[in-house]
Amino acid sequence: MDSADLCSHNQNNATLEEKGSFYTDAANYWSQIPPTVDGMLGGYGFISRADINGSTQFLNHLFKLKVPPGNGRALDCGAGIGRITKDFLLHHFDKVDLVEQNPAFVEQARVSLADHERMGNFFCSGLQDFVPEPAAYDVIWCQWVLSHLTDGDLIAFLRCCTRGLKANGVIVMKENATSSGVVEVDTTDSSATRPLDRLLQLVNQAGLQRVKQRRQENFPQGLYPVYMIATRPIAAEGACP
Ligand SMILES: C[S@@+](CC[C@H](N)C(=O)[O-])C[C@H]1O[C@@H](n2cnc3c(N)ncnc32)[C@H](O)[C@@H]1O
Repeated sequence: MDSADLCSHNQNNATLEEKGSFYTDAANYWSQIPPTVDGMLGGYGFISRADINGSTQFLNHLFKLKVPPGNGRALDCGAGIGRITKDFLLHHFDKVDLVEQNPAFVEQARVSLADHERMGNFFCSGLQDFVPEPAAYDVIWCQWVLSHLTDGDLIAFLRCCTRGLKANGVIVMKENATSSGVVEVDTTDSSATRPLDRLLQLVNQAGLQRVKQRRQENFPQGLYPVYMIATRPIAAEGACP
């Protein structure tokens, strides 16, 4: 499904032009944003602590699963300046890689994470073009970025992530969800926020199943509800180009 299909769910019946413009518009938007925590969080930098606390609680639940993921290596997807890597993932994993499409954010992440021995690779790539190293990761963490992928590219990316998991690994999505029941398009940053059931449908189409879900607490009113969803492959197979 391409971005035009994805956007046909839009409340306002607006359509994005073509898939190419969906990604270049987002890249252009993010290229104007300062490489700061406030920039990453749309002016809501003050929620970062509550966000990290919620993620920490969620990860601790995952480590208590009957079959928990390991704590060897994690991948931070759509990492921005490395806020999550620095304040969260590096506290729990032996090695962390990150992937981010904006070169200026990757550069800022390199600078701010320069002293961290456990920091691994800094990949500069759109997730729609990125293929994680096979069987490499215990946890693949995707936060506030999947609304920038078309449905088709999201499914393909999740399939590639499945191949990137070690045994017992999990893919975690921490994303906004609409309350309206429909996809809501933001033409300013070229994103499309999905309702939770739509995201879960796509997860399922990617061959994944939900193993744990929590709603983020202690965020200010007026923001989209935010859900943390941990998923695992239903079966070992998954086509990845
Ligand atoms: C809202 S910020 C979140 C950054 C980080 N996940 C955090 O929570 O601090 C969204 C990030 O996604 C990146 N992004 C947007 N489209 C992307 C794409 N197609 N592939 C990879 N990253 C993308 C942006 O450059 C930006 O750094």
